[in-house]
Amino acid sequence: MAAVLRKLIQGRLPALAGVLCRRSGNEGHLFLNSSGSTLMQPRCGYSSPTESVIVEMDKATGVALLKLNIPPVNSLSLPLLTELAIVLDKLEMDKHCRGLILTSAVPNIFSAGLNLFDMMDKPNEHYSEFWRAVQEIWIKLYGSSLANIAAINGSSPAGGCLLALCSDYRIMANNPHFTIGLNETRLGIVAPFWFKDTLLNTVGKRTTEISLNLGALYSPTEALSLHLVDRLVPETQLLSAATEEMGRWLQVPDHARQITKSMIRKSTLEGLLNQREADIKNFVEFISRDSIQKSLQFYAQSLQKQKQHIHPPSSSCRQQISSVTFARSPWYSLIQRS
Ligand SMILES: CCCCC/C=C\C/C=C\CC/C=C/CC(=O)SCCNC(=O)CCNC(=O)[C@H](O)C(C)(C)COP(=O)(O)OP(=O)(O)OC[C@H]1O[C@@H](n2cnc3c(N)ncnc32)[C@H](O)[C@@H]1OP(=O)(O)O
Repeated sequence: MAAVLRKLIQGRLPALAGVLCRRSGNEGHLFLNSSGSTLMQPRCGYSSPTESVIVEMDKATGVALLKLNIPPVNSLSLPLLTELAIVLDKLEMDKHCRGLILTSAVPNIFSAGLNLFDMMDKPNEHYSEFWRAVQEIWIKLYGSSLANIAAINGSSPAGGCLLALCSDYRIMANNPHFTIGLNETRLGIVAPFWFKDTLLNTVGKRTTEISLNLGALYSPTEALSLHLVDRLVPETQLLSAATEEMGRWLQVPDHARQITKSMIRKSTLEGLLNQREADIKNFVEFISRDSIQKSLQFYAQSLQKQKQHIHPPSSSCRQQISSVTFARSPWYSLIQRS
């Protein structure tokens, strides 16, 4: 397949080859090295030593089921991001692997997004390393050559939503307690341009404007209506639906699907690849500001206080979920104090 890809890209799509060849710095994925050969190598297993990323490989179909497994909320910490990057590289480079289903082993939570504590009260070197790891995961997932389906089996705010947005297709469990969205502004922080672009490519400009400015978190039904997710199914059917959907994606010859995907995503990927260092610098400058640190501290504290003051939402009441979500914003804490 590498040879086919090389031929197609060099022979028929020279412009695309030029773009994809240049500056990946990433093994595998949709990127080629400067000679046009793939960087993929034959691989063996993908066990994650701490089991924080569980991979179940179906050798018959070539589909890997990847479960995030860091209770209580699968927050994306530096060690988890590092481990995930290794696993994704191994899958990408396994010539038998054609598809990836991303889900969570933690009940009711897909991922709580970036680990707040990696962005609080740390030296700039840590922020820099952390942000590089976040970039790396986005580049690997959004630029993956595998067919990639997210089976969203729980809440998925911020960076958790970003993980899902990197997939080719999103199926969410239809549970009104779950929410999904890029809620960064509610924490007093700003979704970087490549989070914004990933959302924009999925739901369009107007929805992106509203969602990002308000830091909106949506119920599964709302997310479906905005095309933030592609399908809802009962929780018990999530994995079978994802597996069935994967079958549809794998009916398409890999090289045709991969080249098509790269044509659609390459300019977005290049947006970051062209300025990774500047983006890291921006992040470090932004996150280390006193005002931003204060916002994050309020937010982290409000999450902990919810436990003491607010009961978990009752079975079918969406309104309550919205108020809990809002109550977790630092601005709400400020209003409460005044
Ligand atoms: C001017 C130029 C601008 C340039 C801009 C440049 C760069 C951009 C700058 C910054 C961008 C940074 C991007 C960040 C993206 C993110 O992902 S931020 C993280 C956002 N995440 C959230 O808001 C989710 C918060 N969590 C929740 O809403 C809930 O926890 C939940 C996921 C819905 C689960 O609820 P549940 O009731 O089941 O659990 P608890 O709330 O009780 O939580 C259990 C436990 O886990 C802790 N926790 C929750 N979330 C996180 C997290 N994200 N990180 C770390 N820890 C988390 C929570 O505190 C509890 O802890 P405990 O009390 O100690 O048990």
